Amino acid sequence: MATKEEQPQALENKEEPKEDGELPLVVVLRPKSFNLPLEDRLQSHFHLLDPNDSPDESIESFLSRRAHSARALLCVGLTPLTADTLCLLPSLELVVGSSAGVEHIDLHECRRRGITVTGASAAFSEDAADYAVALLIDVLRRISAADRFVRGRNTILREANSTNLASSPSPSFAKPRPSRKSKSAKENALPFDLTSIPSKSKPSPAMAAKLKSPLPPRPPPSNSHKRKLSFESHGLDLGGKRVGIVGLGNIGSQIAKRLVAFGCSIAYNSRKKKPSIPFPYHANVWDLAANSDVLIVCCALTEDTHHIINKDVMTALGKEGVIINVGRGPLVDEKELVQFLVRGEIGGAGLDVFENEPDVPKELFKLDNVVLSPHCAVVTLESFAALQDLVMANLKAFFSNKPLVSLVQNE
Ligand SMILES: O=CC(=O)O
Repeated sequence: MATKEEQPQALENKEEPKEDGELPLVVVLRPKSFNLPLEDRLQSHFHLLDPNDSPDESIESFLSRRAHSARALLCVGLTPLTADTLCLLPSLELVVGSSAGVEHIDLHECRRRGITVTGASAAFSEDAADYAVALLIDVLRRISAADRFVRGRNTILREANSTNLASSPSPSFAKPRPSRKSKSAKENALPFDLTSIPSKSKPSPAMAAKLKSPLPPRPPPSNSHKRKLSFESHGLDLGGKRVGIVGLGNIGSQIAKRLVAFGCSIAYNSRKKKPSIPFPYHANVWDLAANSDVLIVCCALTEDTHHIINKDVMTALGKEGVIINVGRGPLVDEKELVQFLVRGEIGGAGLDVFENEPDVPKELFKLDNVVLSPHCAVVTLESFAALQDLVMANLKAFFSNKPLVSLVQNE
């Protein structure tokens, strides 16, 4: 997700790394289950203080005992960094975040204590933008629904073949089967004459005649069977769509760049109008929605942006409108969104994030105009390599008085 814009900024009066081999202290806060992929790189430049290395001690006791003089902290993933934890770190000057969103870091307390924060949206923005566009195309063109259809149809056909349901209507891709109607009575006759089977109880002449007659036509397939074998792919194209981007930070700007190339027109909403940006600016999201076919949500989650996409915004977006969320779940009023989708009052949604992850409202599972994804818009090998470089670059810059690489604006 886009954070408040990140720009390099010089930090004054920081000390050089120690000449005597004593490495600068860096506190690491990470979930227990999360191994640090760049641990070796970090360890060759910094002395890491990781409470997980003292599993029998509480984090509070570890930090008070060991981290009093630490000036930098690496906050891994979405580990909460609270005012209480910051209290235990009186020398802290820098928090290096490893995620694009920084709502888990108490920014207000950092500001109050004069602690600088860096984020990772610079490392993730291109992949997150690709994913937002992919979700949008998927919703418009129903790619996931088409995939489900093909898999489902193949299952039906396999079952049909194995139970010899040869009279099912042949879907266009399947090898045409000879129609039973076109066969002559002779061809359809049983392959042997039951009347010739020696039997103690020979069938009656009437029964024998019945057994020799052509097979009765099969009943027509039920509607549900038919529905599973035909795909209503009335997709919408992307070119020419009016896309409103909510949050034009690193990720939003990359989304705009991609969608311009697809022939979309772009407008945006953010806290402030950006003088260097040529796209129309809407100071409130309702206006943006009323003038858009698609809303892409990728702003930072703050008190101000919680449920920024509410009932009124969805109504303004309208029946054909599409919402894509690659930011954070609580940016969208999810209960309302579900109602709008179920009642067909909005055109579709592509959601990588949810209000109560990993829970997803079950009403969405049956909607083909909704694409669901498990919060993985930024997850690529390339973006994780870029993240490692960014973390190292910020820490090295800090300890050698150089400008930070991805500063979070914290006003
Ligand atoms: O959601 C992912 C991130 O904030 O990095």
